[in-house]
Amino acid sequence: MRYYPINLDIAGRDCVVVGGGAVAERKVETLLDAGAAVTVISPQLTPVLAHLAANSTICWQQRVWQVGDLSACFLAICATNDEAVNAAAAAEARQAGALVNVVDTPALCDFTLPALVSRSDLLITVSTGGASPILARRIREQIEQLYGDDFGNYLAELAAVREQMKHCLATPADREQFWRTALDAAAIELVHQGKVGEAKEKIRSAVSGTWTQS
Ligand SMILES: C[C@@]1(CC(=O)O)c2cc3[nH]c(cc4nc(cc5[nH]c(cc(n2)[C@H]1CCC(=O)O)[C@@](C)(CC(=O)O)[C@@H]5CCC(=O)O)C(CC(=O)O)=C4CCC(=O)O)c(CCC(=O)O)c3CC(=O)O
Ligand SMILES: NC(=O)C1=CN([C@@H]2O[C@H](COP(=O)(O)OP(=O)(O)OC[C@H]3O[C@@H](n4cnc5c(N)ncnc54)[C@H](O)[C@@H]3O)[C@@H](O)[C@H]2O)C=CC1
Repeated sequence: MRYYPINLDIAGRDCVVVGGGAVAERKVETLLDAGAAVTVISPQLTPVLAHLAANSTICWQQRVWQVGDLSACFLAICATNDEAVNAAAAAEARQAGALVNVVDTPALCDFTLPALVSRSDLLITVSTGGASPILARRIREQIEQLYGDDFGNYLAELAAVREQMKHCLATPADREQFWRTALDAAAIELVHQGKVGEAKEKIRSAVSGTWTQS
């Protein structure tokens, strides 16, 4: 395994993207989805980024990167089309202790970005260790077909029931036993078939069975 996967909480953290082209746009959208405070430094922006700047969803510094721009951010993405600028900006950010991604140079990255399938709190990510991003994209497209929005909806129910079971069942071992029995392959198959209501009902009856026993 080339990379160590983690889920980073960047809500409200200062994240800076240098460059405002198509690649920067994709990275900015993911940062915003995760609640980051995003600044883009670039003389030009794509129409989508320009719209985000116009309504203050992102902060835009309309100029080229300058020394000092990345001295205080939590995370930096260097996404210009100029390899030397990306490398210099990355060096500054790393020196300042930020996590760094350089879109044209995997060797300079502290982290790389996976392809994403996001269904509410369900997040499925695909990486190829930088070997073939297009393969990651193709696999993401396949997974999107397999795991639709119903899974996000079902997950919200599971989270609620899980909280309830923390009070209802005394020990971690009891709770583990409950979930291994209640959330079987058949329950997941119901969600695949679009029968979310039935899948939720199955969990609720497992809960009432547990209440009856205790
Ligand atoms: C290392 C990494 C660094 C990083 O960006 O984090 C990186 C690096 C590079 N990408 C390049 C090219 C392309 N990247 C894509 C697409 C995606 N690239 C993404 C991630 C990553 N790309 C990281 C590794 C991920 C992994 O491990 O698999 C995805 C998954 C996530 C995202 O960007 O958010 C997103 C798909 C999202 C989706 O659709 O779900 C496409 C296809 C397309 O755009 O449709 C192409 C063109 C086809 C091709 O070249 O394969 C080039 C060469 C540039 C050149 O030739 O000039 C480099 C530089 C190099 O490899 O040296
Ligand atoms: N990691 C990935 O997912 C991918 C990476 N790439 C690489 O990403 C890079 C960017 O690609 P695109 O967005 O398509 O390029 P682009 O040409 O559309 O955009 C480049 C952006 O950088 C800005 N820029 C240029 N010099 C700058 C400077 N000194 N300071 C601040 N901003 C500056 C430009 O104004 C423009 O907004 C390319 O090097 C490409 O090889 C390409 C495809 C995917």
